[in-house]
Amino acid sequence: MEANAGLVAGSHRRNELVRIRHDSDSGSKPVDVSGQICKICGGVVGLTADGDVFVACNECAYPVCRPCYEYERKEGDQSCPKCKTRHEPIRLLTNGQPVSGEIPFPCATSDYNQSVRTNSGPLGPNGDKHLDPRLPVPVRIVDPSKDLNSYGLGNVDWKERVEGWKLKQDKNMIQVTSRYADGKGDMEGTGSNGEELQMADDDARQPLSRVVPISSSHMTPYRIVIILRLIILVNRETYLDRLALRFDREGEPSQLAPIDVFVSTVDPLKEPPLVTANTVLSILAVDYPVDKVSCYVSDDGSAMLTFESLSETAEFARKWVPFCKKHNIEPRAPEFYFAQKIDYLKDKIQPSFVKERRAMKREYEEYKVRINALVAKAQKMPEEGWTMQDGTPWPGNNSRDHPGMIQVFLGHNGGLDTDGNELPRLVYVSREKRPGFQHHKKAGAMNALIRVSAVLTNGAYLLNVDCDHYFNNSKALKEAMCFMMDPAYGKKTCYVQFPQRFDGIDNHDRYANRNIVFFDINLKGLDGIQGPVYVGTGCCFNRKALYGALLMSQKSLEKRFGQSPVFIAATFMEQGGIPPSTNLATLLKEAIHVISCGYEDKTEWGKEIGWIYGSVTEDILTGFKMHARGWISIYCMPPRPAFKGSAPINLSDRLNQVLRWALGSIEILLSRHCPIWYGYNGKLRLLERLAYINTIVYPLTSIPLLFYCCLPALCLLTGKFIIPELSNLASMWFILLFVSIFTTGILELRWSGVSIEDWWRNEQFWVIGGTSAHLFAVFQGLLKVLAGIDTNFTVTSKASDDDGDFAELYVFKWTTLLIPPTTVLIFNMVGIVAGVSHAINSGYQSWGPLFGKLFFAIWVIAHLYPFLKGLLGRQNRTPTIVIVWSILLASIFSLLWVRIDPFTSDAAKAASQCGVNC
Ligand SMILES: O=c1ccn([C@@H]2O[C@H](COP(=O)(O)OP(=O)(O)O[C@H]3O[C@H](CO)[C@@H](O)[C@H](O)[C@H]3O)[C@@H](O)[C@H]2O)c(=O)[nH]1
Ligand SMILES: [Mn+2]
Ligand SMILES: [Zn+2]
Ligand SMILES: [Zn+2]
Repeated sequence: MEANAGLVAGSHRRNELVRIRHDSDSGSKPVDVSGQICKICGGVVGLTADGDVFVACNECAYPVCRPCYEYERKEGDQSCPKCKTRHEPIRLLTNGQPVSGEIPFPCATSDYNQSVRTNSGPLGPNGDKHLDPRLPVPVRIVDPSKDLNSYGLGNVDWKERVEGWKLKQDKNMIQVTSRYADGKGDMEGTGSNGEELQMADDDARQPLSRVVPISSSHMTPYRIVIILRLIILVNRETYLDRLALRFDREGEPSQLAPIDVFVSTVDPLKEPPLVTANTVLSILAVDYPVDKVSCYVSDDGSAMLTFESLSETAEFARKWVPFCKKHNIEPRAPEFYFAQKIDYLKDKIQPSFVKERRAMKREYEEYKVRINALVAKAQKMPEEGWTMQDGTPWPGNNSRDHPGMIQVFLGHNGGLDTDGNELPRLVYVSREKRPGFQHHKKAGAMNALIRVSAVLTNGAYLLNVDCDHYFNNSKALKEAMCFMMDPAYGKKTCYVQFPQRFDGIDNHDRYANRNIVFFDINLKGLDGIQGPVYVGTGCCFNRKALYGALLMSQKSLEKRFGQSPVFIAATFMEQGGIPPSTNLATLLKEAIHVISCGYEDKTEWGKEIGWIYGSVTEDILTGFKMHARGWISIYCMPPRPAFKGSAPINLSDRLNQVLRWALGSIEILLSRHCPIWYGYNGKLRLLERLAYINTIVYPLTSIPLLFYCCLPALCLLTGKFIIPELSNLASMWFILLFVSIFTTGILELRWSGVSIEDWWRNEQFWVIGGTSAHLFAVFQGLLKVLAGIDTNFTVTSKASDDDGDFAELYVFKWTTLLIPPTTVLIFNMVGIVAGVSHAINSGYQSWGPLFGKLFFAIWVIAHLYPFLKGLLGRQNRTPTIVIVWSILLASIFSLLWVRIDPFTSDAAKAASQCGVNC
């Protein structure tokens, strides 16, 4: 620094323009402003490199921290949030020294000093501030447009500098894109490393994410319309650059926390190995230090196919991962990456990349051929069961009776990638299964993985995905760490949930598979209370939150966690990780022990800790348990969706999925963990509880819904009306109710950004699910409680082939779930026909009331329309719905024809009319 003194001063020169000295060495009482809170993000305003309080606005000294100030200046509305003075654009000086956050607008007003005084201590005799002897030049506030001497700063040197600065500013208009350019400029120009570090230190105190409020013009009317939904709605924004600056600096060992990623799979026929493989590849290629990521694949089907394809995948990852990282591609699941179209003209693509991409694509095709060969081979099990490549029988031949199996691929001692770099560890786990032992479906599998991973790698955080949910955004782990490693959020956050997004859904999303309303309205809204519910996939957990409270004696530790000293020791590792010297073979032995089927006996697994048992929607239950302990959760929606999965797109599969969810809710409703009566210790927020109650009682609404759907038809058939007589007052109330529901809906759509079509699909599917799956769930749930009949977890099939014409949408499978909605549909159609024919027969005056009744019947049919389409299938692409409507209309017209039959005499007509009506 000394050697370059001149340049150091040069860099200080910039600082002087903004520095407001926080004078602790003055005689009178200093005001401590070091802890000043930023009015934008709520973080500490912090100091400049020289230890002064950072001031963003010279006009009003409104407290804003540097990151917020820079954000506002670069991407925000470029003015002071309080006095609206415009911030100067970001420019570079001629000598390459960037002018960034440290120079706000070079202006000052006379009342400025006053506002400064309150902030930063007393001023000197001339109204000038006390000077800090440690500084090379005194501190002052300068308006270059005014005579400098009028500020009592008769310093020629100063004046020159300002003039010079002005000149340079006019000449140079190079935009600085990031604040790191600033730091580097300093390093090259002045070598002032100390200053740079200090700036980095400042950043270390900044939050890693911020809440982005929704504009009040969108929110206020919404809140007014519906008091119950008075929720503090929020958006969030993460700062990956700050995360990197704090924990992952270039050239230093990364300080990011280790994370274990879990993938669950059970049935390789419904969940094709290629789908799982793509998920695994996207995890192995994730943008995170390789030694801090481990991928665990749980195979609940103990399928050799899954094992062998994972082995192939590990091999392919050695080529795939370096390719992804070198070219920084997205997404890093090859199937989806290669399905993307590249615009070679537009996307400034280098020829070398084009070549490598093509070569990689070929490699992937070859890999796919190998996987498909494995799948073909696995179609029919030989009589003696499967045999592994080394000739020994596959231990998992009986998926209900087999030992625990673990295989470690890649990682520290495994193969390197083709560039010679290490790869994340990949572990195959199939927990032990024996007859007579409850295995608790997915929740059981997840708990086994918690223990295996604690023994082998012990990541401080866990992230779990379904086998079909690949990382669509390679920075997803870092996004999660922006909350988990945040000084403010980290300690109280149990998980960060990402929204579920889907591929391969038909354009109109006929069966509301995207669940947009749930993800973009419900979960987003909950983020403003105590956090979103856990939805089972795409969720990053704080490992500690899964362990419950930790302060207890050794004996009770064993009672809680089971008899594994290695596992118990691991629970004490605050930052995760395992002692470096431990021998893998010993650990593997312990890992086999913790996945044995009797391990959880008389422990708290599934009752108090880990994934909670007792419901096929283990996710809701698990999240609820954490919220009831007072943890908060976070909803993170990065602009590029973090995860993407597949959804069942044919009607029957979709209904079965909804049935499972509804059944899971009923199971919770009738269990000890029911949010209506569980957890009154004051830690679960009231509105959060309300939301949980809503997520578990909804299947019950199917009963009134069914009645409501039948009423219009009933009215039409009997000639009676729902409302006895439409008095003016009654219709007023009715219209008011309708309008208020409608307004809430519209306002909700405004803040959530959900489209009308998505909303309408959701409404339709609510009725379809309500009259089928929800109804069945209520009865099955009661059966479970009363007769002890266990529920099973029917996995949805994940399509692997990309035919693209949505053939899957039209697949028709018979299920009893189809009966009630079909009945309701036919009932209403018959009602319409009967009603119209009745009106035809009863003359002019009966048409008025008829329209009222018809409206309700058509309203029901409109809701069930996608269901009807699903029932009718594709049938050679003829819009079959037209046929149905033609039949309907045909019958109406034929009745009409009968009525005005020109051949019947007037007398006969009168007689028949009388006959109908009397
Ligand atoms: O005994 C079992 C049953 C299922 N699974 C896994 O559970 C996941 C979810 O199954 P899926 O058929 O895809 O169900 P979805 O309805 O699509 O899943 C949603 O709903 C489930 C709760 O019903 C959650 O567990 C899921 O995470 C969530 O994505 C899959 O990875 C399965 O392999 C197991 O590991 N073991
Ligand atoms: Mn799924
Ligand atoms: Zn201001
Ligand atoms: Zn701030």
